[in-house]
Amino acid sequence: MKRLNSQLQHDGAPLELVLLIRTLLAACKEISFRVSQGALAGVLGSTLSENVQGETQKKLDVISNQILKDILSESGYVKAISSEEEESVVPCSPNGNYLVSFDPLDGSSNTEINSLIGTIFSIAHAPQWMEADDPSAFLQPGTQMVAAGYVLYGPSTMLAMTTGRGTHLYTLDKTHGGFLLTHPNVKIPVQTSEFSINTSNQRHWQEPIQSYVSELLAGSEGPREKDYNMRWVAAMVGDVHRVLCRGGIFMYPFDKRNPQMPGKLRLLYEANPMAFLVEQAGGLASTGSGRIMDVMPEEIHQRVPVIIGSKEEVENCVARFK
Ligand SMILES: O=P(O)(O)OC[C@H]1O[C@](O)(COP(=O)(O)O)[C@@H](O)[C@@H]1O
Ligand SMILES: [Mg+2]
Ligand SMILES: [Mg+2]
Repeated sequence: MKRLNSQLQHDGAPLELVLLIRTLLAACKEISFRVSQGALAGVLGSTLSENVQGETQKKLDVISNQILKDILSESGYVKAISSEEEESVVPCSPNGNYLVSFDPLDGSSNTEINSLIGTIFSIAHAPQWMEADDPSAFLQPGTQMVAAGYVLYGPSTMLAMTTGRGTHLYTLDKTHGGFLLTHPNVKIPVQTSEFSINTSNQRHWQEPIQSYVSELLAGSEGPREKDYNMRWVAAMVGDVHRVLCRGGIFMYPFDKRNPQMPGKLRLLYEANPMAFLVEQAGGLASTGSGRIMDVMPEEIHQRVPVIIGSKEEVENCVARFK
């Protein structure tokens, strides 16, 4: 089976980017080990603090963030990082050529139930003009990403990666510590009969999502003339992984409860990397009013509505916003 290095080279990734990705994945392997030790390593449960988004931090949020931050900032490849768990941009090496954004632990409420969690990341070039502590360099649309992916800490530890030449899935071989290419060039089926949305928020959705989901729920007796199934992992990383593996549509739409908050998921380190992976696998990723990767961020923790997955299903949903 092909190793990660040779696939990255095959896809034309420059050497420094390959070295950066390997460094980042060394951090993820360390997180994978801590996660697998669970209660034995004392890593479960909450801390007494909140992050910048006002969410209670889990111990694993803090530990994963620290592992990634330490390894990336010492690597020499990274000029600055932005993280869900850091209020501001973290300056790293003044001569680093890359910017890395990450959600160190996605789905952290799943840690208590030994369910799916993961690390989501995106990588862009650091502009020459930027000072290492300048957040404005992170305010580039997702189309500027040079690589993106996630590491899923599940029954096996898996990596989904793209450098813009297709999306590949790798499995961590824990006997020798390498990521092996197990699912090259994944393609999301254009049609699906599986959807994913937190229906407890239904009363807060806008009309387009209300009408779309009610048609899916009507099943074979409704206008779609087929039955749909529903899945919700409560971790975007797990839901998008399922979409990459067998298709589906995943939505975290705008919620009328807080008009200042355009959705729950964060653009830089959740929506954009997943959009890049899904588009490279033949799917679509939309906010409802446009392509996620075209959104120009105004701040590093910006949120966006997310409608992502099988092409024809995303098109059907998004058509209602016009
Ligand atoms: O089930 P809920 O509460 O609607 O939220 C689930 C969503 O929240 C998130 O867990 C947010 O991620 P974090 O755990 O990184 O804060 C998404 O991954 C997921 O899709
Ligand atoms: Mg998250
Ligand atoms: Mg998180």
